[in-house]
Amino acid sequence: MRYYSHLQSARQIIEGYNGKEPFHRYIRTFFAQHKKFGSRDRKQISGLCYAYWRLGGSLNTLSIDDRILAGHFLCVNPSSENASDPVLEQLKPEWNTALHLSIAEKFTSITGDTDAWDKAGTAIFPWLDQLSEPIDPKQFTASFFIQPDLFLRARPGKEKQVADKLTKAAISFQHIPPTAFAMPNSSKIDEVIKLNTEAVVQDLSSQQVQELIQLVPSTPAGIRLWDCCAGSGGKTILAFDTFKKLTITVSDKREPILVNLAKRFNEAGIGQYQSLLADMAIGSGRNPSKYNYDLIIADVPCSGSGTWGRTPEWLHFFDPAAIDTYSALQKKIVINAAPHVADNGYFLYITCSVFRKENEEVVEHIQANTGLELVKMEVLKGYHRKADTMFAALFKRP
Ligand SMILES: C[S@@+](CC[C@H](N)C(=O)[O-])C[C@H]1O[C@@H](n2cnc3c(N)ncnc32)[C@H](O)[C@@H]1O
Repeated sequence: MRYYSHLQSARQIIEGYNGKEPFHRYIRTFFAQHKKFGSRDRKQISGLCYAYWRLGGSLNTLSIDDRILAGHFLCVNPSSENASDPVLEQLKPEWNTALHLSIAEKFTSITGDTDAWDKAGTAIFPWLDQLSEPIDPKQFTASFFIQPDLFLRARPGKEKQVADKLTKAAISFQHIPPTAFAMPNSSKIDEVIKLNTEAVVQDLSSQQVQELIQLVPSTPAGIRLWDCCAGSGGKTILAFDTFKKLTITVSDKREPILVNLAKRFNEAGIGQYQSLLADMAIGSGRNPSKYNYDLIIADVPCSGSGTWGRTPEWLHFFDPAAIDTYSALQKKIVINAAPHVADNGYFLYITCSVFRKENEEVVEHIQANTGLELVKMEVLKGYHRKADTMFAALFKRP
């Protein structure tokens, strides 16, 4: 009975959501307004909703209840063959005995069609033909049925401290040397780790951007860095942890995010930096210096499609016209930022998008219009390791 009522609540929430705000915020408000749900109920109901979003447009001939349960069935990934799931045991016993099957076999048991999984790709993610080339469409689509992990990056010299604290708090984790720690997404780390001081929350692929930053040679005078879409400063902290000597300028279009950045930098031990409000789409704002930076990081606004394993509601609500809008904005930003790269300086372009138009196409635009030369570009695939997928390209001014 309890599980049926969870299913009903999940249906009510899904039907009331219109994609205008992030789903995690919507469901939080819903639970705040409906106090009858305890924390276990909330977790269960929210899990059912997310399982439904993970289907995208697939299995759309089923009723909404059956789609919620099908999404749940596809997401349950038991370690043993005779595992049982309480929700399915009660509401779909025929799927409960098939939990150990592969995703393709599960699609067949749901539909009776042996080709159902092969046909499901574009229903789940309708824009597979627009992916950056190195991305494997099949693996990428399958990854939507797996909740990504939470990742920490230990600050320099804090690896042991972080591992010890996680162990003491009985949080199960995997250390991915040298500095990454993976753990279930629901892990409560705020009271265990001094965030930003001992470790930063940073996706594994985002941490991997450091490999490109390390290609930038340090100079005796120190690297002059400008993070021109700084957000809350994650990439600057990564650069700060990479170079011995750094002069930092950060800018963003939004003032509140720079306030947030200031708090984070304080916790991260970054005391001296210049912070500017600048809309890079209309020029470089108040930042007058030209040819001045040894490294400019442009971690640009984007579709975020490489992170939709965490926000699968986008599979339902994304307007593909946004790809062109983002691509045009990204091209403006890079054209306005690039002239500030010093001779022999570097430019690092980053997105968390999987779309060619936001990735390779912008790289071609930079090559054609800025005089910068491509050093290395990489799709940082996260879909096979419970992480986000990102794109990074490093350029040099010859
Ligand atoms: C992907 S986020 C940056 C994340 C950040 N680098 C980090 O690692 O924490 C992109 C940022 O670009 C900013 N932004 C969006 N449009 C912009 C514009 N026209 N000019 C400058 N910044 C912009 C957004 O406010 C957002 O903070």
